[in-house]
Amino acid sequence: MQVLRTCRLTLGKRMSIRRIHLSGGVLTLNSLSLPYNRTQTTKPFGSAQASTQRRPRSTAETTSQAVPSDQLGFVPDPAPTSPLHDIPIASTDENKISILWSPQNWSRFHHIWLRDHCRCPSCFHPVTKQRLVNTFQIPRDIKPIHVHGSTEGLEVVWPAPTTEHHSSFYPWTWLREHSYDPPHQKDHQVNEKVLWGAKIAKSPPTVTYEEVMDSTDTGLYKWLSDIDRFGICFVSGVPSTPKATEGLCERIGFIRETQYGKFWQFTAGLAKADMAYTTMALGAHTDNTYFTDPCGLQVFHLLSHTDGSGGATLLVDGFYVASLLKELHPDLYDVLSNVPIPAHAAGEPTLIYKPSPPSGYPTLQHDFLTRELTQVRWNNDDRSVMSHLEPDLVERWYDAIRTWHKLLISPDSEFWVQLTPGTVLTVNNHRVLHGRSAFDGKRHVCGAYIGIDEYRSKLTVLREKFDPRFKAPATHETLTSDVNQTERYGFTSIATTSLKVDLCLIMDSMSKCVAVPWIWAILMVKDAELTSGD
Ligand SMILES: C[N+](C)(C)CCCC[C@H](N)C(=O)O
Ligand SMILES: O=C(O)CCC(=O)C(=O)O
Repeated sequence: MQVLRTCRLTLGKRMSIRRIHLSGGVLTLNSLSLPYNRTQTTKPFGSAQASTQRRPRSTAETTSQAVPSDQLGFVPDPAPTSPLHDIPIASTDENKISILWSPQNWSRFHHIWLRDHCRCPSCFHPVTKQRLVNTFQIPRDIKPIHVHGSTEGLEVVWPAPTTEHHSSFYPWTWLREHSYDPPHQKDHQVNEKVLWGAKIAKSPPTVTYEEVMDSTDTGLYKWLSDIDRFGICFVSGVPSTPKATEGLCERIGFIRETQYGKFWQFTAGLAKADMAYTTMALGAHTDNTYFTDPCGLQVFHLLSHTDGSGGATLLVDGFYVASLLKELHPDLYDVLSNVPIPAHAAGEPTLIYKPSPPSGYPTLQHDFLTRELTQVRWNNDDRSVMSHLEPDLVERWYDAIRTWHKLLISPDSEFWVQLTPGTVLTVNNHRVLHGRSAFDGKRHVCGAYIGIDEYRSKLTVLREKFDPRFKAPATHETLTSDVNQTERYGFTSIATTSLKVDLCLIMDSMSKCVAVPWIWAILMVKDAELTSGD
């Protein structure tokens, strides 16, 4: 059995370890005598009181000679007043590596998960960012032969039966970001959503065309961040031409072509068989409910409106209204979150659009894991026949949509704005519903759809460029090239004020421990007494 343990114990003065018990290559620390200022130390990390987090079971706890938990474990720095600034402690057991971020903060990663997620250039293509490692050739019970924490991250060396050992390197930031046990708690909300009602009319989010078109991309980032935060954003000062509007759209990404064309212009007259191409009022809705993947952003630019009036634009924050429904009628919120709604676009004789699956999607869609609301899908005009409803659910479903509709048309929810030439409106079609009042005269609007993925991709790239909190993790190369190899493999300095014990033991079965030249174990502990394994 190969066990390797790297851990850092910060021991106070005059502290000594009476016995280090190596059994079958398993290192357990027990009977720690702590004459050092016990009151200052928090309970030994192993004890239940010390940690609210599920503590990883060390090998000792999983082996037959389990050691009483109050004697086992890592004694954290005396009453740490702030998160550990030191290198996190890594320890490995049968099938996981545990990382101690701070006395109450662990992450655990399965060996097979870590090997599969190696980001070295031979496992993860440095240009295409695609996996090269053959996931299915990784032994299910793979175990590391070396685990070492450096200032930048965790180094793991894996056995490779046919070639020399394989070294993987995981930046601490990467491990923290991708912790799944426990799931990573983002210490910064990505761009808090600001839910709004009619009052947003006082100061709707707006950027200028000049800002957005500036090659530094700072204005583009502001525009996309505002869309992410509010679900809408206006761009002022845009030349009132289709060409300028199309150029603006393409600052985000490629335009999504649909049955309405690529960059579209529309007026009344049914050029396309859809009510948008009429003078009729349109209630608050999201577009493309008949698509499996409704467009992400919708861009509108009123180029002109002559010989007539009306045609005001309606905007409603679907996330805001959903929060009201959830608060006031949680049962009806659940109905809208679970009942799929079929939809169609079938005006054109040669087209019949329906989503896949044909039963459609619920009005309110959520992240499968976090249960966070992620999309509102609502267009009662484009809704198909509800032929899949459970009979005893029919009336509750109508109760749900009637209540939803009532909240949508509440004056508190509706933001009405008269678009004018030169001001472009961008709407997140997965969150904000739009509509318009009836109009007469000649009304000429242009715009485009942009896919949600194109929008989110551009936002992510800009966020990593401009927001240090979202800096792309250093790649394997930058870290391996920058990091002093000896520091990676050497020991961190030993503080003079307290005895720091850096235990980095590469253990094979005891019989072979000394046989393998590169296996070494350095204990810098006063009065340490090693007893051979059983
Ligand atoms: C935007 N543009 C005018 C091109 C098309 C409008 C189509 C609207 C359609 N009823 C839907 O809800 O998706
Ligand atoms: O004409 C408008 O202002 C909006 C039309 C509309 O709702 C749409 O195109 O989806």
